[in-house]
Amino acid sequence: MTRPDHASAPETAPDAAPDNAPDDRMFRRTAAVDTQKGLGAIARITRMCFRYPRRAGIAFAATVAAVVMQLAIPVILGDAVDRTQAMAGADPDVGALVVIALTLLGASVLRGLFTLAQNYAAESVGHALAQDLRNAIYDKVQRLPFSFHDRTHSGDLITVGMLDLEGVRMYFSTALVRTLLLTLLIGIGAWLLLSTDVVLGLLALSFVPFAAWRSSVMQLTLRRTWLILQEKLGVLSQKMEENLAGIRVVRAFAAQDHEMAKFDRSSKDALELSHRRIDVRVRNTSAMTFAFFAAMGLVLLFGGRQVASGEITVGTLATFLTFMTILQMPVRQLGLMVNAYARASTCGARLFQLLDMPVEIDDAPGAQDLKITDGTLRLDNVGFAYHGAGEQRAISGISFEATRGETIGIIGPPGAGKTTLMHLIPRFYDATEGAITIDGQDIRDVTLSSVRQAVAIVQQDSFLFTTTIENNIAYAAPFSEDRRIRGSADSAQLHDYVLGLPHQYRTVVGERGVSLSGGQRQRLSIARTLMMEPAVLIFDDSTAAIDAGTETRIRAALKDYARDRVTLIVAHRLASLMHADRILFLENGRIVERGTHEELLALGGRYKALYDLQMHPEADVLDQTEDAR
Ligand SMILES: Nc1ncnc2c1ncn2[C@@H]1O[C@H](COP(=O)(O)OP(=O)(O)OP(=O)(O)O)[C@@H](O)[C@H]1O
Repeated sequence: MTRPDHASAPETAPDAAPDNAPDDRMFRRTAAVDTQKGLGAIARITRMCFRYPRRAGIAFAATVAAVVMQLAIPVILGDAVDRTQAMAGADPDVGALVVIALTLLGASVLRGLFTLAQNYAAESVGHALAQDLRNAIYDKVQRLPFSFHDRTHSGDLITVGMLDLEGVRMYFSTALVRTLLLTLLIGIGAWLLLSTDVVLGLLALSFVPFAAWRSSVMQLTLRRTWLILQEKLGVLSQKMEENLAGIRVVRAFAAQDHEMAKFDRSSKDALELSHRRIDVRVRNTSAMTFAFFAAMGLVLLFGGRQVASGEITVGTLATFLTFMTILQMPVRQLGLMVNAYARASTCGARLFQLLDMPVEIDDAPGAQDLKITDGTLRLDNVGFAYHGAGEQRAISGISFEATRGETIGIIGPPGAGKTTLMHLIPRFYDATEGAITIDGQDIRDVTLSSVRQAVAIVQQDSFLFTTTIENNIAYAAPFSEDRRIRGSADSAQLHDYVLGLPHQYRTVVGERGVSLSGGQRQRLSIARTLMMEPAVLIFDDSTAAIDAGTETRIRAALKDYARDRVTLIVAHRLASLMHADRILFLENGRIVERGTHEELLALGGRYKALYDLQMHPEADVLDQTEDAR
């Protein structure tokens, strides 16, 4: 048999589909935001900034004061030059020189202090805004339904909460305050210069439009390429993450060279883009510097002639040159301001898209807590279709009732809809047809938190937090006594194992802690759920990695616990649910057989066929071989 040559078949490489597939991600960074949404976002962020009126007011007032001081400097300097010139050939007026020097010093100290106050107040507004938004995002993500998380990359959500938040945080200081600063500086400065000498004023300001244009183009280009670079780096880190997670598969299939080639391609793309960005920055910065010195040369040329002809004084020329020097840096940074608006509009639009998303699964208006009386669970003609699945239902027409103390087994082929059905009971998703009631109360009419307390689920995927075993078990009841935690672990057949660990219940597990086997994780997951006192307890294929002997011991330990509640067991292994009071056989989202183990065997249908296959697999295979002959 020939081994596939990974490197020579890029079109069939596993990454070909994702690279070529249309990107329908909800929070894509390079996706264009429509103008109306962008402007709406800007208006909304601006309004939010004024939730902190005192700090915003200080920032604006300090900006005005700093500009006044900054503009005073060239005027004072020009005056100083003229006075000094007037002293040429005579005794120096030391007192006047000291006054000039102190005035200059005072103006620059005040400018510094006002700038400090402006920066402090503006940053403080940004950080307060960011904190409010960060909490709002976290709260929203906690409340958004499972269907939202099915459609959204968690990496994208983290990006919204980090990068987009940063774009909005910077808005007040980099966009709003800078707009005021530049408007005053250029506006008042231009008026001062033009009112002194129109031609010289125009020459001094001639570099402003060019520098402002290049600076804006440069910043917007840098921003666009930065977004593309982020996407490319995202692909790169995704490839690296996938490779690290699947390192055993890569090695087992000797696919290192193929993976290296893929990584190298993405890495080269990112490098080329970085070079382009350097190019854009260097070219534009040089062009702006050139424009500034060209304008200065012109001012010196014409101004020098005017000084020689006595039209203006040397001090006036000095005022013009100093003003140009002061203006240079803010004008070159004008692009940053334009960029800040662009960034806030896209980042804000994405952020508000998340914050404004409807929380489909929430408390109905005036909802009361669920009241448990008999602990009866009832499903009435329940159906459900996943978001985007159109008419295709994952489950339909499901009806059954279970009373306190009863155990219901649910079995069926992969993809039959077992997990989907289980996820409807704690309202991870809302049924699209029919109703689910607990003690006669529709679970959509009572508070969500009371439903989640009444329905506990041990999920297929036993996620552990990076903390101690004790904290993982007590997740639902953090202030529980040690005795209760150990009792749950004991029922889940985990206690003896934990006692053998170096720090026993204080041993840290999870990604950065002790690695647990699949079965141990599942047992920890069961122990965690047993800390709750639910009316309905669901095991969703949560003993698949546990050996039959241990599972039997868990079941025996849970006998008393199960007496006070409805227990639903989803499993592929018949031995896990043969003992149930009733068994439902699901196929294509419908219940096709139901009854006790004995009744279903007697029926001679799908359950019986599965039983035969699991109990006597060799006989079945031999039968099939015989049939084939
Ligand atoms: N989050 C989801 N979004 C869209 N479709 C889904 C989602 N989860 C499951 N499905 C689809 O719904 C159907 C039922 O899946 P479900 O996981 O409920 O089956 P199952 O019987 O639990 O399977 P298994 O025994 O393999 O766990 C399948 O066709 C599956 O592809």
